[in-house]
Amino acid sequence: MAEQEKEAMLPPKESFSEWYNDLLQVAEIMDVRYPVKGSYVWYPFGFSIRRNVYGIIRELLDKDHQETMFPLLIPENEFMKEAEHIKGFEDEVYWVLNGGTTPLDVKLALRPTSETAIYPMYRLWVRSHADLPLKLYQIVNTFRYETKHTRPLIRLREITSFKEAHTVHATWDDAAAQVDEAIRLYSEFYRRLAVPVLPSKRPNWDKFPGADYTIAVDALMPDGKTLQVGTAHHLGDNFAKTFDIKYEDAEGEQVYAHQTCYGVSERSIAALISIHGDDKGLIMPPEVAPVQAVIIPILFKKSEAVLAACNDVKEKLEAAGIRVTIDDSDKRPGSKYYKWEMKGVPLRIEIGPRDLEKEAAMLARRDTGEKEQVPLASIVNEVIERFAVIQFSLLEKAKEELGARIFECETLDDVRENVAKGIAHVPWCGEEKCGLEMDEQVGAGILGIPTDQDETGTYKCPVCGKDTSIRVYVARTY
Ligand SMILES: Nc1ncnc2c1ncn2[C@@H]1O[C@H](COS(=O)(=O)NC(=O)[C@@H](N)CS)[C@@H](O)[C@H]1O
Ligand SMILES: [Zn+2]
Repeated sequence: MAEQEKEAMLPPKESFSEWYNDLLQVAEIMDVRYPVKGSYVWYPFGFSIRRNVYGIIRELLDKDHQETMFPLLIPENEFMKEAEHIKGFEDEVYWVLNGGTTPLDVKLALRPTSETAIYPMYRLWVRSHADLPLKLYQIVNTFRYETKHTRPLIRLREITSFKEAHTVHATWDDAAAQVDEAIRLYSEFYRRLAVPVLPSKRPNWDKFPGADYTIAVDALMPDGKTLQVGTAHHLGDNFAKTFDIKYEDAEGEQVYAHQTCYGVSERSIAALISIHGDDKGLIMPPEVAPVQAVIIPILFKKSEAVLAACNDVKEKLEAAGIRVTIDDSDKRPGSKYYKWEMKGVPLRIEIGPRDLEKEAAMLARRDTGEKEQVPLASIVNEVIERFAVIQFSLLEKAKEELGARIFECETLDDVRENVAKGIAHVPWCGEEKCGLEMDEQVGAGILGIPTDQDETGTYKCPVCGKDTSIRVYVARTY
């Protein structure tokens, strides 16, 4: 028996925090040992997940946005222009004060987000209504001196995968329509990751600094806390007035533009890892899996026939555009299964002498563990069909879990009891004092008003008792 491979045991998923931290290391997603707090290193395997995930967001955005890149460094005079924006970021922004041994005459901010880098250029680019709508995005690193507990992929000081879109429109309504389009696009992006999200309008005290309003999409993590995995902001003409972004309308008048911005980060990857994984490790949705299928040769005698069959299957799958590998290492089968299950490979293909006799292969699904023998002759279609089945069942399972952890609540006691498990859906009169009082009393905040809210019912605010037709999501959050 080969010496027992030292296999790092993963804690059970219900010890979610330890499971999550260990999994990032064991599955080689991120190395958290980098000597700057809140900065982490992508392992190549993790980086290939990022490449596949961001390939989807690019595919969706490129339909009617253009990708570009703005400088990282923002001069203090530009950064300090929009009062609310500064107030919201002044505790988080990193400053560069020297170039070599030379003190800089103008301090430079490391972009926490890029409004104040981009909008001075938009002022030069936007001249006429014919230039609108302008829809650009960039995928860059941004820097926020987060004082809350930093966590890889979830709360970073260097956000390595910050996709920020910044759009310019002729009217407030056009910008409002773009915010809705951004949320639709994010919902589709997360559907492709098999991650169900809840869109809701953030309460005023929680909107983006300098915005008229914010709509966010939240995912529910296994520990019952929600993670804000995307936000879209209506900026009104606030930034246009601050940065003098005007266009000449059809009547030759100079008009301030209206803007939006919307962003996602590597939290998208944190959500897909957390929601789909199990005690054995990652479960990757086939569309973003770095390795979609792993072929395990079961080698006894006649091994050259088995290896030849494995290579033939690999070539056929690769020809169909599938990301496939053969594990022909001299490890024993059990430790091969362990390794590739840990990496969340959606399908395992076992081929041994007995399979060859039947000109078949054994397919094992990572998500359900189900095994099925299929003819080698139709292996490509069998594999592709199973990818679609796995993708669908991962999303359905996640939707069920989410639905089962949204609780209809009428009183603060109901909310207090249920936010320990998930999301409370509870009446709110809309007054800030009641919202903040609720947060105080139940240890969980108002996420927002669901965008699909039908404000037809009559309920009682659990704090002040006033009649209201609004119900909001309340949850503990990351
Ligand atoms: N410290 C952080 N680490 C990881 N992701 C973060 C962090 N801070 C924010 N995010 C993610 O980035 C998204 C956009 O950030 S934001 O502040 O809400 N919005 C903006 O910065 C706007 N300029 C739109 S890009 C958030 O919805 C959240 O998913
Ligand atoms: Zn109230």
